[in-house]
Amino acid sequence: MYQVKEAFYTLQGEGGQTGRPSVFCRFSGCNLWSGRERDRATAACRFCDTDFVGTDGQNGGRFTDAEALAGHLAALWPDVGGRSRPYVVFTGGEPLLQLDAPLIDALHARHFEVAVETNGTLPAPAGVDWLCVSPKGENSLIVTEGDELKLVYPQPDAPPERFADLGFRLFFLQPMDRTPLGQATTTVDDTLAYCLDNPQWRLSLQTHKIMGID
Ligand SMILES: C[S@@+](CC[C@H](N)C(=O)[O-])C[C@H]1O[C@@H](n2cnc3c(N)ncnc32)[C@H](O)[C@@H]1O
Ligand SMILES: Nc1nc2[nH]cc(C(=O)O)c2c(=O)[nH]1
Ligand code: SF4
Ligand SMILES: [Mg+2]
Repeated sequence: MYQVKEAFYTLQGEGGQTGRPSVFCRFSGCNLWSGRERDRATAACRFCDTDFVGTDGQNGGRFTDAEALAGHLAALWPDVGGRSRPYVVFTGGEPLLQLDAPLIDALHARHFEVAVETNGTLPAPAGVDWLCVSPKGENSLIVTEGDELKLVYPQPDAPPERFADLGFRLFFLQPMDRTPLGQATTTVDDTLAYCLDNPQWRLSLQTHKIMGID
């Protein structure tokens, strides 16, 4: 049984695949926060910008098996020809609580490339085509290699230097959006200054928020 908060077709807003048309599947639940505001201050991840509780969002629901969920997601891809490979991004919540090899296989069978956005604290199933790891504070990383490491910045308990030697192809800093914390939206100044001083790191802006889309 898979529990999905919401699913939608949009552009990938962040990281190395920014601008790519994508089906997003947001799984319910996370291992670092309950998702309840009253627990935020004591959670292992405290700056989350996402509602991942329940299955009541657009195209959300409970799916009994991989075929059912893969078919549901594939139906969100526009039915046109062309050269593009369909692309699905599993996020959450924490997708590695639910994503498994049968679901990846079922999407590959429908010709999808499969991307994942994870906090990196749980093992990843085989077959992921684009793996994005976004470390959270002092929580220990299990996934130490992949396509991109995308660190929300600044996190005093997760400085970029701790991750700079890991096995990722691309390294991004993404300015922390503080509006979920009831604070003024971040300026990107500190983040871009770090990138200019440490050119291994690239800037990732949350472009979907700039555009006002999902
Ligand atoms: C909501 S998380 C879900 C996936 C996974 N649990 C994770 O943390 O990577 C999706 C992406 O949003 C980023 N994110 C969450 N809250 C943010 C915030 N307040 N500002 C900037 N990025 C944020 C995460 O670091 C992650 O890269
Ligand atoms: N457009 C868009 N791009 C995204 N990239 C990562 C997202 C996420 O919440 O995981 C996200 C999201 O929620 N929307
Ligand atoms: S790990 Fe990801 S989904 Fe979980 S609370 Fe943190 S940002 Fe949100
Ligand atoms: Mg998001």
